[in-house]
Amino acid sequence: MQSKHYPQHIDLEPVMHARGAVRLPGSKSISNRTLLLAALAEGTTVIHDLLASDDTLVMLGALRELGIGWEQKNDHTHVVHGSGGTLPNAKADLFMGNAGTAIRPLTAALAVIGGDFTLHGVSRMHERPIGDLVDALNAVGARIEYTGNPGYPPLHIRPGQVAPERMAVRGNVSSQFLTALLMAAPLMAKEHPVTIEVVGELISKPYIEITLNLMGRFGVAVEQDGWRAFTVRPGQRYTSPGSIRVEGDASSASYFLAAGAIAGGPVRVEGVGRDSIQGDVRFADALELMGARVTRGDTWIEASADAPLKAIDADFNHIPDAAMTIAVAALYADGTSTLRNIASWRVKETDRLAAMAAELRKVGAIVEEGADYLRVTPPAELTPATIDTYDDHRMAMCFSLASLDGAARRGNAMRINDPKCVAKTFPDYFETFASIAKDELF
Ligand SMILES: O=C(O)C1=C[C@@H](OP(=O)(O)O)[C@@H](O)[C@H](O)C1
Ligand SMILES: C=C(OP(=O)(O)O)C(=O)O
Repeated sequence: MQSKHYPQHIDLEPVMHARGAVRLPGSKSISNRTLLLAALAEGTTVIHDLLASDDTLVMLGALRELGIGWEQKNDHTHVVHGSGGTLPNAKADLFMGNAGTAIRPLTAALAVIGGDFTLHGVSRMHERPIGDLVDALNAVGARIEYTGNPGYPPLHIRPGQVAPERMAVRGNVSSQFLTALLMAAPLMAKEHPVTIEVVGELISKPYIEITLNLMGRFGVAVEQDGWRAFTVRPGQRYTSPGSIRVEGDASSASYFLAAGAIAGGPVRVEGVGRDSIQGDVRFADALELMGARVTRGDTWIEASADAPLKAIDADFNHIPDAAMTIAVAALYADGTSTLRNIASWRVKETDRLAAMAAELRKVGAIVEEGADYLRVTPPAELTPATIDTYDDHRMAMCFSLASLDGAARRGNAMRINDPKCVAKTFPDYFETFASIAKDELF
């Protein structure tokens, strides 16, 4: 989907130092939620600093197919004309790429609004589970069918009758299923309240907080009974807040903060700060546990270090995306690190547990890959290697950090294959990384 030109591989020369400041691209999670809420709202919403990447192009393209009007005013401003909870087009064929934040919320909204819709994506999207969401919706009157393998996209949605008082969804495979139902809940709660119950464990909880925060900004309050049940009272409609600014992406911030912690710093990210609504800002807490120095302002975070990082043993269920960055930062720690409770890695852009283990071994780490954990023991010196990226933007971005071992490998580049996958969330990643990777000490 990306139009920028990318080479087949990028050779990252080993560097001694990381230093500088980076303005972050917009948050993927906030961008795609904001686009859908703006489309469902009454009124026009001006969105500042929307992420420009494959995942947001997928959502924008789908809204266009559904007849929602939007324009891009300039590089930083989009305007979405909300349709007040209806859809101009009752029939559409929607390409979802590999954007979980598009297909899951759209599936719920379209099943509730009703119409004749097909949703499909790239081949990996057709291996990413959606069965728990489809089951939850079909149990209350939606008509969603699998046109490929049961439990996975592609999907065909037909008009149904969805007005439940209670519904139940499992939360142990992806939190995006609950997010999807929450965002669709005001469309269901026309006459009576709707309560969504979570069955079993709920993973990735901070993403639910992003959902609730944004629903609130669009005028819908959700009553929360811990993490077990969520109720939306009737008579609430999404209304445009007028304008909204998208924070910088806290998951994208993790690569630069880790660079500052690994290779001296300071590296500052601009666009997220201490009051961010994104759970991934807590990545900086993990870096602090590893011994990095972190400072936080209202709209920025900075990381540096004057000693080698310490190994970490922690539960990373709350920050599954940024935890990948910890796995690579562990290459620079003083002992064995253990990342726990990350089973969801297996059903994302690739099987990230297997991919991460394979590529960390290439640079010389000893890696134990558990069903839901990863244990990483770094080598004394990294081996220059050709890193495969599995069409996973985060594999490409994380492994750029393996070029920061300049002292040990002077002259030997780290090769990153197929760098175009970064277009999913950060098309200019490698140019931005180059701006903080310095080949000198001071
Ligand atoms: O809701 C969201 O914006 C997201 C939720 C997380 O997925 P899971 O809930 O599947 O872990 C995360 O990995 C993904 O990148 C974005
Ligand atoms: C898991 C991810 O994406 P998605 O929103 O497609 O689930 C990710 O960006 O790491």
